[in-house]
Amino acid sequence: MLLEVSNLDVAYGDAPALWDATLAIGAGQVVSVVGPNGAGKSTLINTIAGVLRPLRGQIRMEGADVSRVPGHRVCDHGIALVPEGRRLFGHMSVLDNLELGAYRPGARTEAAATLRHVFELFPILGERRQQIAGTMSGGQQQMVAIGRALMARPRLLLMDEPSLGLSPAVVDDMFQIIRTINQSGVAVLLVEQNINQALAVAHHAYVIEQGRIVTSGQPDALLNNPRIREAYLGI
Ligand SMILES: Nc1ncnc2c1ncn2[C@@H]1O[C@H](COP(=O)(O)OP(=O)(O)OP(=O)(O)O)[C@@H](O)[C@H]1O
Repeated sequence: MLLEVSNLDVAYGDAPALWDATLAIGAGQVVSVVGPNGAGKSTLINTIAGVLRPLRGQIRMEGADVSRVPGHRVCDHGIALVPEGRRLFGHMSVLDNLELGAYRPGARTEAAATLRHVFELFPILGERRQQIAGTMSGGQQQMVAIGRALMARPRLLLMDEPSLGLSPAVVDDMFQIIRTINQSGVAVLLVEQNINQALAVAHHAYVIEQGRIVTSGQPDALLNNPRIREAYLGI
């Protein structure tokens, strides 16, 4: 397994947000975690990214325990985060934002080649490399956020609701981009409220409700599960 999360408990002060979360991602897989607003999806992804510390449990990346590694060091283990809401430096250029993603020494030496790869993936970013990031459309800003994470040359990309706030056509493009990134050999952990698209792109999926992983399985099986259909698809 590439990433193994076991028995993770996370709280904000006295308020528990995640209980006993266990999940795994194989190398090169897309794994989706779906669930409603406030279920704990961001908490899970931010804990894996080292932004939050778990109270209990373990996170292993390629066998190494990264459960308590701080956020700025987690990328040394091949993990990069595309945060919810993108968190770009809006007053800086596209290029400056992308280059910030390559601060890790291992990534810096290969930054020029990685930048070419990002511009192949997102030609619009190459054309607009000097544009101030905050003046771009929502979809383009999401591309900058993904490109910045890819500049760290991750083996696992964590994506927190990449479709949030985007129009349906742009959401389709975003999921196509996720497929392309995955085909280039990068595993993806995706947390999403957009269950249809998140399951369509995934090799394996987990459903999270009120801080607990309640079920998991092959995306097709989840889509055919009557309870999931009723709760999430309204059918
Ligand atoms: N900084 C925080 N301080 C206190 N409680 C928080 C904080 N962030 C999240 N929570 C709470 O933790 C729980 C899980 O939130 P989380 O953001 O992980 O859910 P989510 O599934 O990602 O939802 P969303 O789609 O709204 O981001 C919620 O009850 C939320 O109110």
